[in-house]
Amino acid sequence: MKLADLAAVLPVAPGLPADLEVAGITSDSRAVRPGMIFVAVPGVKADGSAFAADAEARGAVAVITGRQTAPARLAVPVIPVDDPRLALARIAARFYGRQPQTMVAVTGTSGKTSVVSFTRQIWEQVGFRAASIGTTGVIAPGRNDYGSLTTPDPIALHMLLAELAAAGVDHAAMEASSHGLVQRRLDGVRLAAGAFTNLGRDHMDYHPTVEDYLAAKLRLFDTLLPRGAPAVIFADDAYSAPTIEAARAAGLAVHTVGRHGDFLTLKRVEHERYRQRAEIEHAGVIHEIDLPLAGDFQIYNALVAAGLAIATGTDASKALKALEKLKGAPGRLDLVGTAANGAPVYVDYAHKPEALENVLSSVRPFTTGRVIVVFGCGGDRDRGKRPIMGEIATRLADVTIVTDDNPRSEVPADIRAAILAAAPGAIEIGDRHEAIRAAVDMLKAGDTLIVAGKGHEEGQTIGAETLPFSDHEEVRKALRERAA
Ligand SMILES: CC(=O)N[C@H]1[C@@H](OP(=O)(O)OP(=O)(O)OC[C@H]2O[C@@H](n3ccc(=O)[nH]c3=O)[C@H](O)[C@@H]2O)O[C@H](CO)[C@@H](O)[C@@H]1O[C@H](C)C(=O)N[C@@H](C)C(=O)N[C@H](CCC(=O)O)C(=O)O
Ligand SMILES: Nc1ncnc2c1ncn2[C@@H]1O[C@H](COP(=O)(O)OP(=O)(O)OP(=O)(O)O)[C@@H](O)[C@H]1O
Ligand SMILES: N[C@H](CCC[C@H](N)C(=O)O)C(=O)O
Ligand SMILES: [Mg+2]
Repeated sequence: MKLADLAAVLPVAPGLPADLEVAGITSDSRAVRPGMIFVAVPGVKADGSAFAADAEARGAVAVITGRQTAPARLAVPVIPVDDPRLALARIAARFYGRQPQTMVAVTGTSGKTSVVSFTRQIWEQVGFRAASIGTTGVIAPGRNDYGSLTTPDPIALHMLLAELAAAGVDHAAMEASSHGLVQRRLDGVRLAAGAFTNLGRDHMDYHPTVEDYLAAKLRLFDTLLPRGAPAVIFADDAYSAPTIEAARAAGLAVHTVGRHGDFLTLKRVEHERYRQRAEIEHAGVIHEIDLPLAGDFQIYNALVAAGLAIATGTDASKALKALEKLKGAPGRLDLVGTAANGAPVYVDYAHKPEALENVLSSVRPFTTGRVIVVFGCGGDRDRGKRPIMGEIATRLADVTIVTDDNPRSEVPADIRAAILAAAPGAIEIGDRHEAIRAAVDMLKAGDTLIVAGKGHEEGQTIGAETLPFSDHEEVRKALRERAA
């Protein structure tokens, strides 16, 4: 592609060689190959412009950088822009070109992975070629890649979208994390609709205040979605009102769902242990739906997903009927097995306060014995959530076992101590394998065990090393050993 073709999305200064051939784009100087453009973006640890000379030495043909941070003399053209991350997203979209025709993005503290998975499943059931992109990876016809970031960086993202479009994928649902929104990772995506699930405490290591965190989430509505596009908003959250207000102010078509929703209204719900029956009203018609998933919150996620499908053109009856065949996203209140006495063991990705609160409250009505929880908090992440989660666990569970969850560079015992400080009576077992085994061993008839925090993850990061570790595997092993 020629620089001129990319220039359409950039305020390129006159005098630049428009017919310059561009072989690729990167924001990491270490990945520059001859012929590529290097985009210097500001980071947490460094500013990319510090690596412009390195990029040039490796064969970059042009450098895009912030106006304030433009590097001193380079032989190759330097293109100063106001917002290098925005420029990166726009030129990546331009460079890779194609995207699935109907793209939707989901934001919120909890439920994003579940909603994008459900939306994909609804679309599949009505006959579209659909994909979901997020924390658990990319799922599309013939494709199931394990994920790393919740919202991929623009280059990886647009490469992926072009591949999906080339493979005939016409519908895709993606997660919009607050990091992704702040870092402009989605700014080149042609979005047909957006959705909001809820807002709780998360990433307080990255966002200075809750207002800042909310503002990041709201970028989806006030900046990214085109005027008139549908915004599907869960109506029963404490932050539904400001989200609705922001979406209205941006001229979006607001579609609310939930008990207070007017697009999809939850009239009644009856919970059973592994399923729930719901009455949902849409356009004056009541639909009775049998949702084959546990957890109060899953009906909310299902409503948001159905709302997205309907708002982007799927027939309402078909979309709601499709909810009856949904499978939960891996590691989200995932029933891994039961002890011989019938006590169920769930793996769940609750690693933030509201999620832990929800998951523990969800199983309580079906637990005649004790609710037992095993969890920890990640290292190098928000420290403030540790005592909050300790308090929630001991308030809502009968037995709390505090263990390790990706201590990363921190001292694991210090993380546990911060949780235990607010968790009187909790048991401390650092080794996660031992903790899961101890919990499985104590299961009596009527008990429920929740192993929280890692969900689908396949590793335990200790220091700089990630060792293979799966809560699913550990639970299965412990159940087998107990039965033997
Ligand atoms: C905290 C965070 O979001 N970091 C992102 C950020 O990296 P950074 O600020 O640390 O970058 P930096 O090290 O300061 O470097 C600045 C720039 O210089 C470049 N560089 C650096 C060194 C060098 O020799 N040459 C060079 O060019 C870097 O590639 C980078 O572009 O900018 C990078 C490039 O855009 C991102 O890839 C990176 O995401 C990292 C990988 C990450 O782990 N992010 C997590 C926290 C994240 O985004 N999580 C969310 C939410 C998860 C959830 O809620 O579930 C997600 O969407 O996954
Ligand atoms: N609508 C919801 N309301 C509250 N809690 C939820 C909701 N949906 C899911 N959860 C809880 O949050 C956990 C994570 O769910 P999910 O992966 O769908 O959310 P997410 O927003 O993608 O989270 P992350 O940002 O961590 O990837 C679940 O395992 C469950 O404990
Ligand atoms: N995307 C989140 C996931 C956290 C999951 C939990 N297992 C942990 O390691 O803290 C993060 O990296 O902060
Ligand atoms: Mg997710």
